[in-house]
Amino acid sequence: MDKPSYLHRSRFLSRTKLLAFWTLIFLALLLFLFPKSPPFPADSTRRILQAGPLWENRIRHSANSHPHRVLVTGAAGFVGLHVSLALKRRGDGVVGIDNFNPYYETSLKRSRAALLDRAGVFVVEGDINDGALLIKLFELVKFTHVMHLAAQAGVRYAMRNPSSYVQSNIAGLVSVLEACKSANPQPAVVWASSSSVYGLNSRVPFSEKDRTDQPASLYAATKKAGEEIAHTYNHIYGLSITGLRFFTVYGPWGRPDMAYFFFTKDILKGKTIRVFERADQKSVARDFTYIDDIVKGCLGALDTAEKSTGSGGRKKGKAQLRVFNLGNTSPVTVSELVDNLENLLNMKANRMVLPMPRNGDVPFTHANISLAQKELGYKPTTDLKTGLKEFVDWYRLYYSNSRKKIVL
Ligand SMILES: O=C(O)[C@H]1O[C@H](OP(=O)(O)OP(=O)(O)OC[C@H]2O[C@@H](n3ccc(=O)[nH]c3=O)[C@H](O)[C@@H]2O)[C@H](O)[C@@H](O)[C@H]1O
Repeated sequence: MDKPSYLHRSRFLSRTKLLAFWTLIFLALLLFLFPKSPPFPADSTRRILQAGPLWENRIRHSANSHPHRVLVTGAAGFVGLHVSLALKRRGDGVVGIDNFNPYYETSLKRSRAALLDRAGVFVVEGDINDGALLIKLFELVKFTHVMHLAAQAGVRYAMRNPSSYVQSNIAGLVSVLEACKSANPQPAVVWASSSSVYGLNSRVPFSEKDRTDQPASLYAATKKAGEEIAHTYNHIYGLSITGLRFFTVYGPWGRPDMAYFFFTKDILKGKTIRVFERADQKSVARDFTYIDDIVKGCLGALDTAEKSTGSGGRKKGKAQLRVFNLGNTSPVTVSELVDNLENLLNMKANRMVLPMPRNGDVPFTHANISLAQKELGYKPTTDLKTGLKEFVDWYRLYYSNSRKKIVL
């Protein structure tokens, strides 16, 4: 027998209600699990909203209206500090940006930023991957140059934290170049590549003409990728780009993850240091380059950089694309480095000689600098002994005053 029609209707209604109820639950769950993402990273939204006119004024004031207005990324880093100070000292407008990441002691980065602050350089705390923040900085200041020094450094750490290299050295570089290509006017870009791109090459000294397709570490591979990315942005958007291949830079305010730095610390503490040797039992060697020489090379690159040809994301003509070695041209073995430190510290090191581990190291580096000499007027003048003395003097002062603020 057929059921009455009102029964059909009420069953239909209760099914509809049930369906509506579960749909609502489902939607609520979706919203809970996948909240709508903001148009740019939440951090940057917060930063820009919190920033306000005082923050904007500090940025404008730091850049000032000098003919050169330079954005220095990684300004609280080792090379970033020295380059920013040198630019400011000679009268350029400088704004820094740094994310103060904890790869090594952040207190050292904070001390560097404090030093910059006293010199009149404002360091924005932010990430180069934060596109909205970069756009904001370019709105506030018409930068003529970007000195891109922010990076994930260190060849051995790449095995422990590979993604940090991709994040900083590839994604970060693209983020910076994106901001530069969209800026109007486009700035000229000078950025830090690395001697490590020569990888396992055996012909020395390393020349810019040599192959760079056999990197020994992920760090080196990301720097090599950076050089290719630079080519692309130069080709498509008319950005003027200069890459600088730094050779094991050392000196005061240096990086605690580098051998000369932690050897000093460990020798003073009486701890054993590991000195790597090659398969042929020779000590590994580096073309150690003093920071003041590197700074001169950076400024030379900036001063000879031609203007970008594009504007607002459009190429208007061919632009300059360069790469230079910035080394010292006189490699020193690691055991000689340790001899020098022993003399300067007046202490014997407890050396443990070990075969070089296969974790990204290369047996030697040696720069041919004739191109930089010719084009940038680059001429390193500091030998390892002299430079290490400057470092050791700074080290003693800094760590004996570690709780106080000191000046260079
Ligand atoms: O030119 C670069 O582009 C790179 O330079 C730097 O790398 P490297 O030249 O490898 O410097 P660094 O680690 O100080 O080792 C120095 C020497 O000590 C040896 N070394 C190292 C550690 C150890 O425990 N024992 C040892 O003998 C080691 O075998 C090596 O021979 C930067 O860190 C890097 O970020 C990048 O900028």
